[in-house]
Amino acid sequence: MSKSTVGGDQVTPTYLIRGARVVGGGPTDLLVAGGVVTRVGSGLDARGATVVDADGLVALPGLVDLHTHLREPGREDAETVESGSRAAALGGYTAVCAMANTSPVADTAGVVEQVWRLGREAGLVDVQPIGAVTVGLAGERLAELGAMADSAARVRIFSDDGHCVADPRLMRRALEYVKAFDGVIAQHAEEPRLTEGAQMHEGEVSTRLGLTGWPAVAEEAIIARDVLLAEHVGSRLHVCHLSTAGSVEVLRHAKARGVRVTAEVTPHHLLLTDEIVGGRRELVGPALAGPTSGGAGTVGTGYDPVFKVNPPLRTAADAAALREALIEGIIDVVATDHAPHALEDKECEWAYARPGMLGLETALSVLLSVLGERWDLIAERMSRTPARIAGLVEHGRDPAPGVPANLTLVDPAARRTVDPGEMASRSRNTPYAGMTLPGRIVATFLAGEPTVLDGKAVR
Ligand SMILES: NC(=O)N[C@@H](CC(=O)O)C(=O)O
Ligand SMILES: [Zn+2]
Ligand SMILES: [Zn+2]
Repeated sequence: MSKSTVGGDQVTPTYLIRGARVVGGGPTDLLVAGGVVTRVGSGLDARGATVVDADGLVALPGLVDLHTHLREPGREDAETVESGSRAAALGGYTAVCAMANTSPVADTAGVVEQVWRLGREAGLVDVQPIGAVTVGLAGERLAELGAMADSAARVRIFSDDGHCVADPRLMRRALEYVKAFDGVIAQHAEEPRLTEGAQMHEGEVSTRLGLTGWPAVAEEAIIARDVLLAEHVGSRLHVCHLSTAGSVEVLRHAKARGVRVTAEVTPHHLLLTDEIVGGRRELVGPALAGPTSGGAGTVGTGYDPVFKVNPPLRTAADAAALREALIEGIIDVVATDHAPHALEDKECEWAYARPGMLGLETALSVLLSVLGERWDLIAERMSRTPARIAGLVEHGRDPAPGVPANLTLVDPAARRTVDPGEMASRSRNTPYAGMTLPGRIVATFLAGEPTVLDGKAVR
């Protein structure tokens, strides 16, 4: 990150965060200088420091997203590294892992280095590129995994996300290959033969609406296969956007066997269900404070493509199982799968709309509405564990002297009504438009400097 300069000299700004509640403790002051937390304690001397009043706020380690689509290069009309980074900072994130399904695909050292450099230039979050597993995401030949790992971007996570690495032999070779540098394969688990023409979750609602179903077994079959492959070759597997109760059971079994597998769930799969596709804006999370526009339980017109996503929104029973698994630790992390899409790709007939929804600017609020104020759990699932999986050693650490100052300050008492027009993302496809959600990100610090203050992006 660039530092402000005075008279040509590098000056490191000093901040005193006053009265923040740290996870597992009471209100305290945090002194930040030289990019790190230098002191933690009450009544710290503010001399020379810019004071940030954090009375009533909770200080979390900066959030880390293992699954973000930034769309650059190729679809800069939908999102850029910079706009997505700003959305991330506003959502309390200090690091995001950028998925490889760009155009060109991030399947070479050149492209991952480009994304990494753009992230550094934007300077709003640490952007860690994910490399593709196969050339062009075509599922035929392994991409140059070693060259991406050795590049300036130091890629450790590889994924064909958007597509499943369906060929078991390729999947096995990819898992074997990344062992050399402790890499991990992040699988988009979708057996393609079982989801041809699929439009939404296969179940009662799809039958009622007459839409082709995406069965839970298409996800579960791939996860079952992949945990066995990972066990066989002793490699690390990460499962993207887990969405069914059956997947939780497969994962539980694999973890009991000691397989090196981790899994993520998205905020939308925790909160929303397939009923919303039919127009029932029914929220499955604990009752939200305040009415939701559209009103929980009311019936709208349905078929709103903003709710089209891959994997699809599932049943209330699936969402409940996902929430329990997240609390229990069978699911390791929350990842947004922030998937911006341009208006023309979303405001069209359901069948033609692209799947995917925004997530970065609402994730923490959705988690607060799902879990309540369980700050240690939130820090674990949204910061510490994702940082560990991605190998981002400067992130996911609770504030203590000497720790890099990657922090976010949350106002738990605030309520916000989500307005797509106010988002920093270049796209507008949030599924929470008009809903009132708890919590607000007041400030985010990246390497000791604010990227967000008073709830507004600093740059
Ligand atoms: N989640 C989605 O529905 N879409 C993602 C791809 C993906 O995560 O599979 C996208 O890139 O738009
Ligand atoms: Zn995916
Ligand atoms: Zn994705």
